[in-house]
Amino acid sequence: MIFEIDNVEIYFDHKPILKAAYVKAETGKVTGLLGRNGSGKSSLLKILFGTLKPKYKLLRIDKKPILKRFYTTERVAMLPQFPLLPPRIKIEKAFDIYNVDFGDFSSVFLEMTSVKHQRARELSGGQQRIIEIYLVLKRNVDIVLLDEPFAQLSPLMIEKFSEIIQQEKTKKAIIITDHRYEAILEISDEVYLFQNKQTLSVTSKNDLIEMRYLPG
Ligand SMILES: Nc1ncnc2c1ncn2[C@@H]1O[C@H](COP(=O)(O)OP(=O)(O)OP(=O)(O)O)[C@@H](O)[C@H]1O
Repeated sequence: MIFEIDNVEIYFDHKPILKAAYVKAETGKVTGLLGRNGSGKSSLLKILFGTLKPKYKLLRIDKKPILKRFYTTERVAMLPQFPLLPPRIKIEKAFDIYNVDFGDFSSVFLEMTSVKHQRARELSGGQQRIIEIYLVLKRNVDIVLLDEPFAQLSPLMIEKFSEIIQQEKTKKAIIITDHRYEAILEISDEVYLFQNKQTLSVTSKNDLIEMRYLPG
């Protein structure tokens, strides 16, 4: 399945943020988004998900336009930058709602076996984020959007999630944005740099230096 979001144009208070941005994602591939703070990465993910209305965009799946808000199709899951779990929800209930198996989770995250009967607010910020990323990644959808999943994670957790991302991409398309550019370059099959309100395809760290995203 090929997902394309094309001609994305959005303004906030008459100020252009994106003009003619384009991103492609594909089943079996991870698409990485890089860009400076405020370059429009989260906005593009929200536009794709359907919770932010741009001036213009065209979303296509296998070349066919999708006109309704994408999240209403239940084919997409998104991890936003803000916390996803309601503070009072019991962790086992969250797994039920997402239709994800807690046993599989605790066999990978052994140190979190005991959280099953706790409420989200009783866990650390990082522990909540681990559960949120896992639930969104494992959800039975065609495409997963991850907005800064690594921000609160220790290096070991980033490594674990990189492996889970590689497993999950065999069944779905994954779009990920994060400021840990080395992790993004490593796990992504395709990378776009958000710059000058556009999206540019990049393949290496050298491209990022040439495009002045990284210091030379
Ligand atoms: N609801 C909003 N109202 C006004 N301006 C907004 C709104 N949402 C985003 N913006 C502006 O749009 C620009 C792009 O924001 P966005 O969150 O998409 O960037 P980003 O690339 O994800 O940044 P970061 O890496 O810092 O998370 C920023 O200048 C931001 O201030």
